[in-house]
Amino acid sequence: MAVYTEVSDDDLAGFVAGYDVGHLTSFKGIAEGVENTNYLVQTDRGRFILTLYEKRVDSGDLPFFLGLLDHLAARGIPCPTPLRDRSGAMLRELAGRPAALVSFLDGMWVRRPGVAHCRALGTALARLHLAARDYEGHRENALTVPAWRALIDACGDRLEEIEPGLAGELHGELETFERAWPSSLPRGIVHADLFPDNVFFLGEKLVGLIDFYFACTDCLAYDIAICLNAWCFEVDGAFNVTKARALLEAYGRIRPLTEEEFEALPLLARGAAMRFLATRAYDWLNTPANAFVSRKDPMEYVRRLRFHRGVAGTGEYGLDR
Ligand SMILES: Nc1ncnc2c1ncn2[C@@H]1O[C@H](COP(=O)(O)OP(=O)(O)O)[C@@H](O)[C@H]1O
Ligand SMILES: N[C@@H](CCOP(=O)(O)O)C(=O)O
Repeated sequence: MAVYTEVSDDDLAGFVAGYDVGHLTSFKGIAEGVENTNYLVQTDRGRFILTLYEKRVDSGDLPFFLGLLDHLAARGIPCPTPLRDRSGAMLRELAGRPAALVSFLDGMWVRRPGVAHCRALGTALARLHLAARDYEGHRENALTVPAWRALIDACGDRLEEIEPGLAGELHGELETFERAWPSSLPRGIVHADLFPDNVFFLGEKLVGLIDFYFACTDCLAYDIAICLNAWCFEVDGAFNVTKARALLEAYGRIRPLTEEEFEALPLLARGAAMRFLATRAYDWLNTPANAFVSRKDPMEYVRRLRFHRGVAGTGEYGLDR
């Protein structure tokens, strides 16, 4: 669960009174999520989400994130809208933490996404990329190749506890990324963590995108690669080419990929696997067994990385050019 910071009834009522949202009637901590503390806040005028930003979020980045949500919501992207308090501020403080109140989104995340969900995701991702084009904020990706190396180095030989031979394999991978990571692909704002638990559906209709707290400026196709990994592998580890094709075709109808982006997909997907296995491996080795946050399996992403290393060409993602 993820309620790191407890808030008293009085403090919360005082905080909510700073907004024009009606009177607080109830609130409760939300168990899901790993990074921040979230409360569901009910007033006599509706539901809202209160987020208290925890230590892994750099407070200097919060204006970028909240400004991005504000920008995207104004352009029809189904993301949370940050509320402004009576003084016009989106970012405030509560219980000693930076805090924001955002709109509540209906819908549920899908445990086993199907082809139609992947298609809807592709459309939404492309719309998100286009809608963010005129956002003036900029944030470097803090979790790209040098950060992967730092995380893997910090794991050191303990990677062998995850799987014998893993340390050597991952150092070889890092050398590949340091040599060949693409630098000239179209760039823009990427979500960078658009996993199924961050996308809400009502049936097959995509109704919400949340958790923009890794968003940054990077290659747009890297965001697609993250989604291929998170949405198009089955529980048994098999790559589902039908889901990949649906995602890529839907994306391409809104923002056609360049030839260079298309050709770079295997390496981008391999790197995207490296990015998530690096944070997962670090957390796996450094989260106490009795911590109340559940650790995510790094091997799931080691297997995805191996898949992408082995693909013969982009045809294996379901699209031939
Ligand atoms: N705007 C929102 N509308 C509805 N539910 C939300 C919203 N934001 C967050 N949630 C709920 O809170 C949970 C955790 O949010 P998330 O942003 O993923 O947290 P974390 O950044 O800690 O991983 C989500 O799974 C969802 O249940
Ligand atoms: N999606 C990441 C972990 C980040 O979790 P989130 O709840 O903030 O989306 C992973 O699967 O490793």
